[in-house]
Amino acid sequence: MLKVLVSDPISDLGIQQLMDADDVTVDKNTGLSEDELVQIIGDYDALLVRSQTRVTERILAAGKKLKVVGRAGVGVDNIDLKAATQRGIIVINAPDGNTITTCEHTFAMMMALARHIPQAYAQTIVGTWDRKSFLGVELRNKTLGVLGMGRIGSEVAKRAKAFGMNILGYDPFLTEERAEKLGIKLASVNEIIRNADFMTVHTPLTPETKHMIARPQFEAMKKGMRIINCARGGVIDELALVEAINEGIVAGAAFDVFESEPPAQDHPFLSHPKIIVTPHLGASTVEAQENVAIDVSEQVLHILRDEPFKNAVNMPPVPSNVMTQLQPYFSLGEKLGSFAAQVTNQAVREIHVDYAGDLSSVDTQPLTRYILKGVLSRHLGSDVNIVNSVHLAKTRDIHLVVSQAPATKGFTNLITVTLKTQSGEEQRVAGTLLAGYGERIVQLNQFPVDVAPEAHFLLISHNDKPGIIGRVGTLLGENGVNIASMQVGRKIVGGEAIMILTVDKAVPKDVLVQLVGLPELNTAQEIVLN
Ligand SMILES: NC(=O)C1=CN([C@@H]2O[C@H](COP(=O)(O)OP(=O)(O)OC[C@H]3O[C@@H](n4cnc5c(N)ncnc54)[C@H](O)[C@@H]3O)[C@@H](O)[C@H]2O)C=CC1
Ligand SMILES: O=C(O)CCC(=O)C(=O)O
Repeated sequence: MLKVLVSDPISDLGIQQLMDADDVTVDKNTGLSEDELVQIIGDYDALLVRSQTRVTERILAAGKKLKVVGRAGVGVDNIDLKAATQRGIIVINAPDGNTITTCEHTFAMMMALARHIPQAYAQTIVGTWDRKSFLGVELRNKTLGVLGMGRIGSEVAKRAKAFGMNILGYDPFLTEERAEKLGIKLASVNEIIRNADFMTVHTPLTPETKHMIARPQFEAMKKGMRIINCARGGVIDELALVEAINEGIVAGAAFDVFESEPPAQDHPFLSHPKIIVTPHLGASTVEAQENVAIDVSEQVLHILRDEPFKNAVNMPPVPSNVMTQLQPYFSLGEKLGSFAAQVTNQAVREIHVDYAGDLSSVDTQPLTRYILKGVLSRHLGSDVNIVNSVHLAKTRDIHLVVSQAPATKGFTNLITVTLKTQSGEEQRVAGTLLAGYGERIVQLNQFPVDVAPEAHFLLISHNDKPGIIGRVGTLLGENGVNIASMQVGRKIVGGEAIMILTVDKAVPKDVLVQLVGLPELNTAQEIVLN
């Protein structure tokens, strides 16, 4: 039974499909400390979190069975991605489900800021009828600067237009063309700082965005600007902002997020009359919490069941049509990698993967990960998977060369894996997916073969002499090893030849020794494909 731990409050409706799955048990255990999580995580195959649980290296290290960490939301800054990648743990998020909700919260904050709603409410409920202190401003005809024009930033811009605002947008990926389509003006950060009446940030927190609005930006800022942050604490320097408000540069600020959450009791934002705050509520609506939980549960189930999945944060994104095209090749690719690694007797220095035919015009990166997994698992075992296979190859200085070509030597698709060692040894194995027949290994070094990749192979190199096939068959029969299929390959009559046998079970070591003792037989090796 697969076990999933939900360690933050996540919508029950959203995780219903996980709870309904016959092969999964779900434990909800929220508010655990790091130590408590370290204690129990070893039992679980998947961990589901929101933003409260900090998924640290210690927790990941203790998660011996952990295959996936699912983040019900966008930001994954509470998860140690590097440690997860090194351990081959897939991290997925739910990037779309809370876009509108967070955009609407940004608007709620902008309007509350423009009209002093929280401050006025606080006075009104204690009996102070003060209609003078809370003079607001309209949004209409004001300039809104949006830093970060991704999912949320773009939705904010759309709605701001409906309020009659002029929008200046900055994003390293925003083109003039897209800005025009969105009906906004592409601007630099400096132009936004100098011209905006309201500014809202919608970037992740990265080394580049950390304190992107700090003292120098406040010094250059248009007087009276109002600032909203519903993205990540730290994009705006909090102390510099308080200074800028006190100096009259900034008219007010609305923050949903903090550099450290929850903020300390004496955090200057909490007592400042011109700063309004919410406790990271951007994504907190019934709809968004259901959406993100459904999205992430669905992907976690796929991952636990070894099915294709999307939204992996520590793997490059792959469009679903590409994934559908590649998926039938994953198992073949891994077997070819594993086969090649088992016939290579020295440390691999280079892995060449050549894709041909149908595979020549598709992004084959995910398939390459399976091939690398196959190659590396010979020595690294279950520590290697498709998340860390590229990383592990790099850390071992193994050079990967991938090529794609339309020609296929007669096959509609062909994958050739060549392993090169430091001493110049080269082992090549090629395979194809035959319509109606499935996976086939079609080349082994210089020998053309045609064999289905089964669990147990015997690979024999011999001289092409009469009688050898019979002698091998007799010896295996006498030792209770049943032959399922046999293929013989040779380049020239009477020359060097290979025999590939599929057998029904593992071949005992002493039988391999006896095989090598047969006349005209050079080597005998067992290959196991899982
Ligand atoms: N308050 C809350 O509860 C929530 C907060 N968020 C946060 O909101 C932020 C935005 O989320 P999405 O729009 O979904 O992400 P997104 O990935 O769609 O957009 C982020 C954009 O920021 C841009 N960007 C990166 N570096 C930049 C820079 N130096 N200057 C300007 N733009 C830069 C990126 O190019 C990207 O287009 C994220 O930090 C996310 O974690 C998201 C959901 C809820
Ligand atoms: O789970 C939450 O409420 C936080 C949402 C968030 O910040 C995100 O999705 O990036």
